[in-house]
Amino acid sequence: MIMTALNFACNSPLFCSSVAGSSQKSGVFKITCSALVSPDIAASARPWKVSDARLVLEDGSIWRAKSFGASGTQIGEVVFNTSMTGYQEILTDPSYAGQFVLMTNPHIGNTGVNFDDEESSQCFLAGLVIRSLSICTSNWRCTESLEDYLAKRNIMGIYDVDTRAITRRLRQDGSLIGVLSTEESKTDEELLEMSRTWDIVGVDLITDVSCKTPYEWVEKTASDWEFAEGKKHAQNYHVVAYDFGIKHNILRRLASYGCKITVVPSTWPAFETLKMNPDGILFSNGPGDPSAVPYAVETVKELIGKVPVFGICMGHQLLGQALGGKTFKMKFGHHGGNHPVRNHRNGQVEISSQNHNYAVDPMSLPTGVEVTHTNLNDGSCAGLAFPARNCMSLQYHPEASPGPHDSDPIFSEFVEMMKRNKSGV
Ligand SMILES: NC(=O)CC[C@H](N)C(=O)O
Repeated sequence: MIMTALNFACNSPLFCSSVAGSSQKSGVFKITCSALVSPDIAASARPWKVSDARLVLEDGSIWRAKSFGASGTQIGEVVFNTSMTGYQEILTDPSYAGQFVLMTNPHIGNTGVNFDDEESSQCFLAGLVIRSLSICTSNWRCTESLEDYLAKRNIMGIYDVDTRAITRRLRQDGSLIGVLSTEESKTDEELLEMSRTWDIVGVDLITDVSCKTPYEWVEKTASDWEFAEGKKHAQNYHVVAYDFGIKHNILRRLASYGCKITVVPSTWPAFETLKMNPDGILFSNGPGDPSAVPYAVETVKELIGKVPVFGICMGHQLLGQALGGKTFKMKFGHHGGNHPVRNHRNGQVEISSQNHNYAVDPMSLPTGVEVTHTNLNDGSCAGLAFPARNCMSLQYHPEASPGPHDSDPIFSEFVEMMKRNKSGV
C-alpha cells in the first residue's frame, strides 16, 4: 500500500544501516528503539554466519553467499530491481514466477513484512538475492521478519552478495539463468550444467499462478489509503478481470474507481465472459513469455470490439498480439519504481513502476493502433490504444504499490470508456 512518513523513514538505507551499525557496536539501539524491534530479532548470530550458498550463473560465474529463508536448490532467471522500497510487494507479485529478483537497494528486510502489503497470497518467485539483510526489523506495521516469512513460504534468499557486480553483468550481457544452491553435495559443474539446460522463453507460466475458479473481489481500499478523491465505492461498473497473475492493488484501484469486479481464470472462455454482461474487461499482469500463451491471445481477440478493454503489462502484451503486433524479449527488461514514461496524449512525463522482460514491437502494430506512451529510458513502447475498438493498455503498473502514483488517472480513463460505451456515445 501507500508509504507513510514513518514507513519511508524506516525504509531509508541510510537511516537503517546506521541503526543496524549502532546495535552491533553498542547498546544505543536497544535503548532508543526497543519498542520497535520485533521479538524475533532473528539471527543475532547472523553477522558472523559463514557462506553456505552458491549462485551459479549460466555465464560460468559463481557467487558465494549466505542463505536465509529456505534451503535446497532452485533454478530461475536473474533480474535486477531498482526499487528503493516495496520488497514485500515484489515477493508476492506473481509476475516474478520463475525469476530470482536481485534488489539493487543494498539494505533489505528492515521493515519486516505485514500481511496487508501482499500483492497475492503466495510468493511465486524463484528466490531473492540481496546485498545486506537487515539485522533487525523496525516498523510499526511489521508482523514478521523477512527471514521467517521466506522460510515459511519455502523461498530461498541469499545475502552478502556483490549485487552491484551482478547487476553490471546483467546490464552488459542481458538476463541470465542462475542456479541457487545450499547443497554442498552438488558440484559447481552440475549447477552450471543445470543453468545451461533450462530456459524460461516459450514457457506458459500463467497457468500455475492464475485462480482456478471465478470469484468476486470484495476488499475495499481502507479510507486511510484512499487517494482517488471523492470516490464512494458506488460499484457502477461491472468489470471481468482475467487473472494471469493479478496483483491485488489492481483490483483495489478498480474498486476505488467504482467497479464491481469478477476475477476469472486465464483459460475462462470469452463466451462465458460475455454471458456475464460486463461493462469492461481487464487483462492483468502475469509472468513469462507472452508469445507462449496463444490461447490467451485468442481470448483477447474474441473480446475486443465487444466490450471496452484495459490491459496491464502481460495484458498489454496480449492485447498487442491480438491487434496483430509482435512481442520480443528485451535485453534485461525493466524492473523498478522510477521509470520515466511520456504520455503522448497530454505531453506529461509520468514516473512509473515497471516489471517486464518482454515488450510490444511498435513497428509491428497495424494502422489505427496508437502508441500512447513511451519509456524515456530506452524508447520502448509503454502504452497502446485502439480507440475504434475501445481498447487501451499500459506496459507498466498504474496501480503501483508502493507508488509512484502518477499513472493512477488511467483507471478513471477506463471508467470513462465504459461510461461512454454504456451510454452509447
Ligand atoms: N508484470 C508483468 O505482467 C510481466 C509481463 C511479462 N511476463 C514480462 O516479463 O514482460
